[in-house]
Amino acid sequence: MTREKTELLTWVESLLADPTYAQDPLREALERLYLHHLEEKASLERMVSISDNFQRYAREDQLSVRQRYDKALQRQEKLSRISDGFQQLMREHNIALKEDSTHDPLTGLPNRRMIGERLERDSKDASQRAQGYTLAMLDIDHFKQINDRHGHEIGDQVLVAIAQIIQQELREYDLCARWGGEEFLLLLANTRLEEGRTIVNRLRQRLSKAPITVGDVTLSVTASAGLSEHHVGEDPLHETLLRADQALLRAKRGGRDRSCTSIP
Ligand SMILES: Nc1nc2c(ncn2[C@@H]2O[C@H](COP(=O)(O)OP(=O)(O)OP(=O)(O)O)[C@@H](O)[C@H]2O)c(=O)[nH]1
Repeated sequence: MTREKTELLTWVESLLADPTYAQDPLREALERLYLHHLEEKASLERMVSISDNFQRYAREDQLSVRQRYDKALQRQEKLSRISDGFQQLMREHNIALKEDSTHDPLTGLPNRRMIGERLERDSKDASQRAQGYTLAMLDIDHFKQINDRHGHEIGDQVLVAIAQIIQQELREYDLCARWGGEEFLLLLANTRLEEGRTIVNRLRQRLSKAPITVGDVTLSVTASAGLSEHHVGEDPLHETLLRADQALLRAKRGGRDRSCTSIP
């Protein structure tokens, strides 16, 4: 309210309070006008207060919408983090499952299943078929004696060391699987029988020369091998492998520590 208005109201109030004007005919009109003014003023103040409240509520409402939005966003981000973590876990779990189902847990080498799948896949692939390959079944000689002398746990570690030596000796496109026990199946890719025999004999020499140390035990092993070259149209897992097995049997019967090739 301006200073002028305040002064006017104070003046009117003092006139109405002054008994000198009690009987004045204008007093009643002045009083009514004054009361009317007070009502108008009160009504205006109520409207201003309602408007202020409304604006405050609107501001608070807007703020809470913003807060709700921020919270929802945070929840969403948290959910996506959990979901990402879960998916990563599933991926790792699947990789581990695949690894378990295709690899030997002791040596980490591919297992029978994996090399079987590879052989089947290669026999369906025209370019792989054209290249040809040789299979070699390698069996450690008198492995039972190692277990008997040093215990099964040392025997396990010797198998791990043998697997490492085989992997070091092979070319990166060859495959070595633990076929079972102390038997390893080698797939020598793009390799004719005689070349395969040279590779396997070099590997056997390395095995017999390199001392394997496990704990306090140092030993070396000899191995026997049977090799067969895959013929076009032949079932690798039955026919080629059977010929390699028969060649291995001849190597064992012939006195061990040698390789034999299959009779075509
Ligand atoms: N430590 C250990 N030994 C195994 C494992 N798998 C098979 N063997 C052992 O390998 C030995 C294989 O024995 P045999 O089949 O008689 O063959 P070998 O003593 O190697 O004799 P030849 O093959 O005839 O030269 C057995 O004593 C098995 O217990 C294994 O995972 N760990």
